[in-house]
Amino acid sequence: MEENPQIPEEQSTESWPRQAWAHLESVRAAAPLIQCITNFVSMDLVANVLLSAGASPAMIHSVEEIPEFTPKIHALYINVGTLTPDWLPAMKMAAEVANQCNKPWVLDPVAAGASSFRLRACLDLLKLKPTVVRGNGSEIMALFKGSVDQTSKGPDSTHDSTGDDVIGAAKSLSRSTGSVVAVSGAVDIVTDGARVVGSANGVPMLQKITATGCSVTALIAAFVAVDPSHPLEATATALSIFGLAGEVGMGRARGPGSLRAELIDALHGLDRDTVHRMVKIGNV
Ligand SMILES: Nc1ncnc2c1ncn2[C@@H]1O[C@H](COP(=O)(O)OP(=O)(O)OP(=O)(O)O)[C@@H](O)[C@H]1O
Ligand SMILES: Cc1ncsc1CCO
Ligand SMILES: [Mg+2]
Repeated sequence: MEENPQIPEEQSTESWPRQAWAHLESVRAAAPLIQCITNFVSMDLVANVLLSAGASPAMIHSVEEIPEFTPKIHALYINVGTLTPDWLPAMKMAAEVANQCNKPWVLDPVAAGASSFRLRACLDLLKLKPTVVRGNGSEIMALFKGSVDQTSKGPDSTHDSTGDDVIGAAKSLSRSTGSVVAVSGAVDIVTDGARVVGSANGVPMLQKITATGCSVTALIAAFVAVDPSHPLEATATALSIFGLAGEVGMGRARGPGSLRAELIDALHGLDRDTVHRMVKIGNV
């Protein structure tokens, strides 16, 4: 992979569309290798979203392979969506190897509040210092509270990402873990504990396609892979580019099934002019 592009701090609030294009171009140019330990439902969409963005996905999750393979990756993605006890050692081992090798890694805490087993696993993974955690409002609230959510709807959210309680929880979780925390929703929120930015791209029908959340977290891993020293910026631009692909795809779709295909096509075809005109990221 080429040297990482160094995007100056002072650009960070002025030119989000330019940063988004720079990150997408870097992913296309560098084709970062993203190791994905993700749920069975999401594997196909995650791999296709990464490929259409220009990254190289590898669904490699056995403890026999991690010590040899993980040192070669550019970023690691861990998603607990269909977690069973036999998967956890591989997730922890991969996160530890990524840390030892200074590779960024990103956590998707699917349905974190659904059960005590899942919550404990997510909290244990958080202790391994993910670069970024991306969940929906309910998942981030469950991690912040550290308690099972009695009203959990599993992988779906019952919380708005822009509520004061959710933004406060995301900031606090970021400060206590050192991870950038992102909350998806109508406006995606990204915080490093001090700054809070929002991405307003996206269409509501993305929620009607399973694993779009899983896929945008994988895209975050690809963007962080090419700009590891700016995880907040890479996370915000990944969320925005994915949402923008949803907007472009929606113009050609007839429902969730065709949107799934159009989203992949739109991400593959996004051009500089569209990104510069349509990326909507700002301070919250
Ligand atoms: N109301 C909305 N309007 C526009 N875009 C939305 C809305 N809600 C979610 N999105 C977008 O849909 C995508 C998936 O986010 P969502 O919050 O549904 O993730 P999730 O619940 O983790 O999904 P999953 O677990 O099924 O993968 C993100 O790109 C997000 O920005
Ligand atoms: C539906 C579903 N159940 C566990 S993981 C998953 C994919 C969306 O998160
Ligand atoms: Mg999810």
